[in-house]
Amino acid sequence: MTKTCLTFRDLTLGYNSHPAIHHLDGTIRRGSLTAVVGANGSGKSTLMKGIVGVLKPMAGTVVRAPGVRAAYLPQQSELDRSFPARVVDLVSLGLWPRRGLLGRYTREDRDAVSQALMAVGLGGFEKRPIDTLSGGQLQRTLFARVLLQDADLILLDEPFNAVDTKTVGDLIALIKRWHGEERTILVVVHDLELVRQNFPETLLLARQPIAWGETKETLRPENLLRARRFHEAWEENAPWCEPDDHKHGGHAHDHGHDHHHGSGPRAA
Ligand SMILES: Nc1ncnc2c1ncn2[C@@H]1O[C@H](COP(=O)(O)OP(=O)(O)OP(=O)(O)O)[C@@H](O)[C@H]1O
Repeated sequence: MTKTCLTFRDLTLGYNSHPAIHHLDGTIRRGSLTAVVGANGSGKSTLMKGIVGVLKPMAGTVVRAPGVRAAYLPQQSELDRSFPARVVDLVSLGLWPRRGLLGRYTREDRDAVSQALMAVGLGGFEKRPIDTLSGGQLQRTLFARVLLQDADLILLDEPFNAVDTKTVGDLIALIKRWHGEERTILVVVHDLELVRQNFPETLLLARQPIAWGETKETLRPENLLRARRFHEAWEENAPWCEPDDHKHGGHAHDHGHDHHHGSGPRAA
């Protein structure tokens, strides 16, 4: 079995012909636990969407190893909470890869949902309408759905936003459990202290990879400073820069090596 879960090759992702993240080269190892960090608008959510396939690359590729099944938890702000659903309905969606959307749920499935809810500290919440949940309870519910999906690759976009310390601790414990099961996990995180304490590897983005590898190395002050400079220098409506970039030659990314090249932002 290949040791690589994901491969990025000169990946550019964006919207309406404007790149939001560009020139990502590198690999994500199977069984790795990686934090994705960067300023607001640095391309973290865009990368998650590109990996899961809801956003098609403008250029380059993102390749999943054969047979890798992904579970994706978008930012809470992207969820429509007004949808009239109960906790059990939301969590059961995690079973659809196995049951199909219209499949009937068995007694076993219902037990699995209850167990997943217990595992996230929401035992007995099955019938609660989702619009009555607190932010932390909703996040726990979504983690229960991920649990049921039993995916090889887990993508979590800002799962710790607006949740209290106890919930953060519980969710981190679940992530560590998944890591122990050798699933591959990428998590968008804003709290760098949380990253330092819990994530072995980090990808630092500022519309392009600034540093990527062991967390301690990646989060060195000089990398954080460079990320800030790159981010501030980015021209929001920059055109797609591939032709210009190719004039400047390759941009292979090696894990653990700082990497950048300044064809997108106005200054570096
Ligand atoms: N649907 C969209 N249409 C057009 N532009 C978008 C869209 N989604 C994101 N963008 C732009 O792409 C850039 C990267 O956004 P993205 O959401 O990936 O950043 P982020 O790092 O996840 O930010 P945050 O920390 O604020 O969530 C931003 O300039 C954003 O305005």
